[in-house]
Order: sequence, then structure tokens, then C-alpha cells
Amino acid sequence: MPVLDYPSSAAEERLLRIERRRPGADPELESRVSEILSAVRREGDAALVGFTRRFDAPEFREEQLLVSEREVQAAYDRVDRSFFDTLERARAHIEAFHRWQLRSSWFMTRDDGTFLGQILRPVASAGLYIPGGKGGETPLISTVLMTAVPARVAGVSDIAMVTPPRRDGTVNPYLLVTAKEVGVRRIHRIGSAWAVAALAFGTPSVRPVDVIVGPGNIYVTLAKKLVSGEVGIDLLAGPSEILVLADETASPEHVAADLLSQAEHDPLASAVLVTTDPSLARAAAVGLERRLGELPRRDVIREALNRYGAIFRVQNLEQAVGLANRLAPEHLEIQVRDPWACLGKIHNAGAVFIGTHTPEPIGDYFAGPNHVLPTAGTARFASALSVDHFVKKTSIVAYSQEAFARDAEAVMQLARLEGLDAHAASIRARMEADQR
Ligand SMILES: NC(=O)c1ccc[n+]([C@@H]2O[C@H](COP(=O)([O-])OP(=O)(O)OC[C@H]3O[C@@H](n4cnc5c(N)ncnc54)[C@H](O)[C@@H]3O)[C@@H](O)[C@H]2O)c1
Ligand SMILES: N[C@H](CO)Cc1c[nH]c[nH+]1
Ligand SMILES: [Zn+2]
Repeated sequence: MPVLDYPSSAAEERLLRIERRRPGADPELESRVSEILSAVRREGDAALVGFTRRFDAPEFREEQLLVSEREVQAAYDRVDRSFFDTLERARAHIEAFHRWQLRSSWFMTRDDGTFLGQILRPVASAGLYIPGGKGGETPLISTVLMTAVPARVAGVSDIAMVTPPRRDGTVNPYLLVTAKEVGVRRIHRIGSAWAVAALAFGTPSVRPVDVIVGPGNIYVTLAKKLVSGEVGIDLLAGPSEILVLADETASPEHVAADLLSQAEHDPLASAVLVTTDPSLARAAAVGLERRLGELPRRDVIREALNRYGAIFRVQNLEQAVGLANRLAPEHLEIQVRDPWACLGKIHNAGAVFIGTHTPEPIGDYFAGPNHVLPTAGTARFASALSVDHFVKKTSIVAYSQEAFARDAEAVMQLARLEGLDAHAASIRARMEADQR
């Protein structure tokens, strides 16, 4: 992982490389994903089976697309009893946090009798994308909680889930049990872009949904980007990222461990340290190398760090904050003497983790805020998955005769300026009727 002084041309080059790590930055990849979507639209289940055989489970059959209730029940016998307690504690934290996001329908009146408002309703159905990891072997069980709990809090009644199967066609029992416990109605064993396509367009085995949420690798993220508009999506939650902002008070060992925690997600993940302390930079680099060798996913990590990792040595905290705002990371850890003084200057970050006892994984699993977060610079404008992503708002307008009489001429003026005579006529018809 390069250690670079900032500002410098080498640092700038690395920053540009990290910034270009955007979904859509590779048109060839986007067109491959687009072909997958078209195949699912054209061939339905046959395409799902074909892609799953090619990428995930070579012996996959059509009957396996939907996980049976029997398989879900059998999964209960295969999970550790202590898991239920862990699951419940995490669920309770996540639910409590998301309950604060619930908003109500609202109405206002004016003295002239006008009645206005918004009716908030949950979407009828949601599809959760749950990443499966390489060969379905490292499924993100916690993501079932992070996606299903806000959907339930919003009031969505029909929740489906997709996740890639393992090579033998099975799905991890912990994933099945978690889905059942949080009220997922249908589980489909499909992953990647074809799973997103199935949820968006529907196939004989997969019902289309109103909103698709959840994180995934670059194929999943591009597929969500391409189907959005036809179906609702939450946000582009692609390969994970972490930026640690540290000064001489931080522990280099903690910093190294936290950087590795996100680099292990994907060869396209990004891990960046920005520090005012040159000796911390050196010690963290050494710690990274040593810890990396001990981790089972070291190959994934090495690739991620080579591609999108960096340690930037900056001259002061202002420069450090500037870099954080420029990269707009998914996760930002602030490990400096006075983190609270820094916090107000952070404008772009999916989630901020403050202080020694708040390593990023606390947020991944347990604290309560959502771990489905904007990546690749999209934290400039996007936010964590929330209850709002499952809610739609319908505006309500009711005018009284008095209010209408007051506003009619002004409305007709605007309509005429736009050359829209039929609009003006609709107003005039009421005016004439009222005058009779
Ligand atoms: N931003 C967030 O909020 C957030 C949260 C959790 C996880 N993540 C990210 O989600 C991702 C999870 O990735 P994962 O691999 O564990 O699971 P995944 O389910 O997203 O990806 C695996 C699927 O992709 C398919 N695939 C592999 N190569 C392919 C190819 N060439 N073409 C088409 N499909 C292909 C696999 O066959 C499998 O079906 C990681 O990038 C992780 O960093 C992001
Ligand atoms: N760090 C991921 C979001 O980028 C979420 C996660 C789930 N499990 C572990 N981590
Ligand atoms: Zn994580």
C-alpha cells in the first residue's frame, strides 16, 4: 500500500484513481450487465438457471429457484442455539434506531379553506439483495437484518429475498433462519445481476417487486443502477470503503485492523488512511502487512489495497478533513485527539465512527444505524438505507371556491405563458360555472 505525502503529484494520481472507482466508469462492464438484464427479460427462469449454473452452482435446477419451507425449517436444526440471542440483540438495536426514522402523513389548512397534505404509505413489496460472497460461502447474514428491519418498520408486508447459492445449490442455514425470523416471505437462490433483473421484471418463479434494496458487488450495483426507474432502488451500495482520519493519539494497530476489516470485503474495496503523524503512517503500514499475512482473505485484501488503498501523510487536520470530504467515503473513522471538533467539518460520509471504542464493525453488526451505505463518492448526495426508501408519498390538494376564485387568474396566466391552452380552459370552465 503506497505511503504518499499530500499534497504531491503522486498523491494526486492515487486520489484520482480512487475517485474513478465509480459504477458506470467502465462502459464495457455496464454493457455486459445490460446483456444479462436483457437475457432475463427475454428468457425468464431459463436465464436464471443458466447464469446460476455458469457462475455459482453447476448442477442447479429450476425447481431450486425458490427455497422450500421444508429447507427453511431444516435450517433451524443446524444453527447454534446462542445465535438466536445474538440475532435478537442486533435486531432490537437496529429496530430501535430505525423507528426514529418513521414519519407520518401530514395535513395543513389555510384560512380560505384550502386543504393540503401528504399521505405516506409503504410500498406493497420489497426485494432484498443479500450478498453471498465467493461461492455463496460468506453470505452477509447481518444484511438480512439491515434490509428487512427498516422494511418492516415502514410497514411493507410482502418481502422477498435473493441470495446466490453455494456450489452445491444450498444456502447457508444462518441466512435462512435469519430471513424467517425477520418475516421474509420468499427466498430465491439467485445472485448477481440476474437476481436484480428477476426482482425488477419478474419471471414465472420470481414475483416482481416495487423496490429493490441491498448491497452487492459491482455487477449487482450496476444492475440496480440500470433497472432503477422501472423499479425503485435504495442507493448504489457497492464494494466497501473505509477512510481513517488519525493523528498521533491513534493506535496504529487499531488503524491497521480497521482498514483491513473493509478491504476484506472485495478485491474492489478501498481502504485509506489520512494522517497528520508520519510515525503513525509508518507503524500502520507495518501493522497492515503483518496482520494481512494472518488473514484467510489475504488475497482479496492485497488486491483491494493494491488497487484502491493508500496512506496519505498530510500537513494538518484541515487537509485531512478536506481529503475526507473529497473522497466522500462510505465509512469514516475519526481517531484524533478531539474528534467532536472535527465532526462538524465533515460534509461527505455515509457513516462516521468516533473514538477508540467505535471500530467500524460495531456499525456493521450491532450499533443500530444501517450498514447499507453509499459508496464510490455517492455519499456526496446519497444516504444510508432507511425507512424512507420503503415509503411513498402522495400529495393531497383540495381547494375551496374562495381560494379558487383568488388564484384562478394567476394560474391561467402561467398556463398561457407555457402555451398550454387546455390547462387555462380547465380553470376557465370553473370560473364560468361559478359566475352563472
Ligand atoms: N456499500 C454497502 O453498504 C455494502 C454493504 C455490504 C456489502 N457490500 C459489498 O457487497 C459486496 C458483496 O459481494 P460478494 O461477492 O460477497 O457477494 P455478491 O452476492 O454481491 O456477489 C456474488 C455474486 O456475483 C456473481 N459474479 C461473480 N463474478 C461475476 C461476473 N463476472 N459476472 C457476473 N456475476 C458475477 C457471483 O456468481 C455471485 O452470484 C462486496 O463488494 C461488499 O463490499 C457493500
Ligand atoms: N461493511 C459492510 C458495508 O460496507 C457491511 C458488512 C456486513 N457484514 C460485514 N460488513
Ligand atoms: Zn464490513
